[in-house]
Amino acid sequence: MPTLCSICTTARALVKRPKTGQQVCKQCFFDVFEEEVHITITQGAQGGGSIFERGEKVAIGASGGKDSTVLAHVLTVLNRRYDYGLDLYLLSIDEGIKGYRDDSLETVKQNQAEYGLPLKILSYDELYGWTMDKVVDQVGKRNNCTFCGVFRRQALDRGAAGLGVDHIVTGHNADDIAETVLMNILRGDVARLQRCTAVTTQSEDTIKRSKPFKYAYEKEIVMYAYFKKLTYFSTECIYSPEAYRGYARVFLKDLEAVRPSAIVDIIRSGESFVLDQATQRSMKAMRRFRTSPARANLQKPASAKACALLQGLESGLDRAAVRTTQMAGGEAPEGQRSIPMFERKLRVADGNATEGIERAVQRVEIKTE
Ligand SMILES: Nc1ncnc2c1ncn2[C@@H]1O[C@H](COP(=O)(O)OP(=O)(O)OP(=O)(O)O)[C@@H](O)[C@H]1O
Repeated sequence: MPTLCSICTTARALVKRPKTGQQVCKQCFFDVFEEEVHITITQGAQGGGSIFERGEKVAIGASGGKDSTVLAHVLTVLNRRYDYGLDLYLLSIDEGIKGYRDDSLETVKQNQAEYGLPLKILSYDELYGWTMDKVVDQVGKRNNCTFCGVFRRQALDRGAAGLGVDHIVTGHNADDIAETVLMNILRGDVARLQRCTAVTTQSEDTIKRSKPFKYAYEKEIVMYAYFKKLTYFSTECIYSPEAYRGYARVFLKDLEAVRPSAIVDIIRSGESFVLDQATQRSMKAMRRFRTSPARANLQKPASAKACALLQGLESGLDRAAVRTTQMAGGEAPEGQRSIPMFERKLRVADGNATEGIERAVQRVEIKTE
């Protein structure tokens, strides 16, 4: 006697949901997965409303990977089914990584045709004059994610502005968010927990960003893509040595194996984390200090981080300098990772080369959301 779907109780159960352990049929799996994303969208704004406004232009950060491919598919379905009234676009950033991003962008082009969504591709090369291949040649593999992350943030904003878009959505899933919560706790960055678990975030100088897959498990996203036969690119970035996240990921996967609810439980913990009043007061004081006229030059908007890193690259940032900046990380104000010190290390060939870097790293705060 076949096991029946625990939702419709008529069709044969073919899938065990990784998130809940429920045995369900394929159709009910699709329905429940999409419905949960719909709930995140319609209740995810701060205060409880929808993250979208009717008529909004929304760019889907499309990397060609499973998460953003499933996101493009599900948003297209939900936009139609629930008449969100969104104008959807695909926005891809070409980081300039041969043998990786060029291949995944081919997948995005296929998605463009399949979903009938306009696609804009913007490259680091055209924006910054640097590809990640060149950056890695210069700074080595170890720190390259920092450059890539800062550049991508800014590139997505630029691309979105070029499209006249009000809102960017990304495929960050529940596993990504739980990992980030763990990493922030392990670093003592508790001030970040609420922000990193918010569905929607916006700072003064950036376009609104949302994560409709906040509660979608990675395993379910892969299952959804598999059963829907979606086209996606599944290779890991050839330069991604994000060791710290790697440990958090392995730990999370171990926890998930023992107790599947661990992922969502960790997210809930991050959401419920409330700073006590003394900490809030010191954060406020820090904010005032950070925006005082004397500090104004150091408090440039997010785009300045990309500029500062570029300045470093243009000045000939080498591996040794990068290592030094990494080791020099001091106390992080307001829960932010920062690089307040830089031990000067002049290059033999060019006595001025590191000055730009020195200024740059003093100014850069690397948000590790
Ligand atoms: N090159 C890019 N262009 C546009 N959006 C991107 C790009 N890289 C990442 N993103 C966005 O950021 C999200 C998280 O990126 P991350 O690098 O963690 O990849 P991922 O978890 O493997 O996701 P995906 O499976 O979509 O590649 C992606 O789902 C996507 O929405």
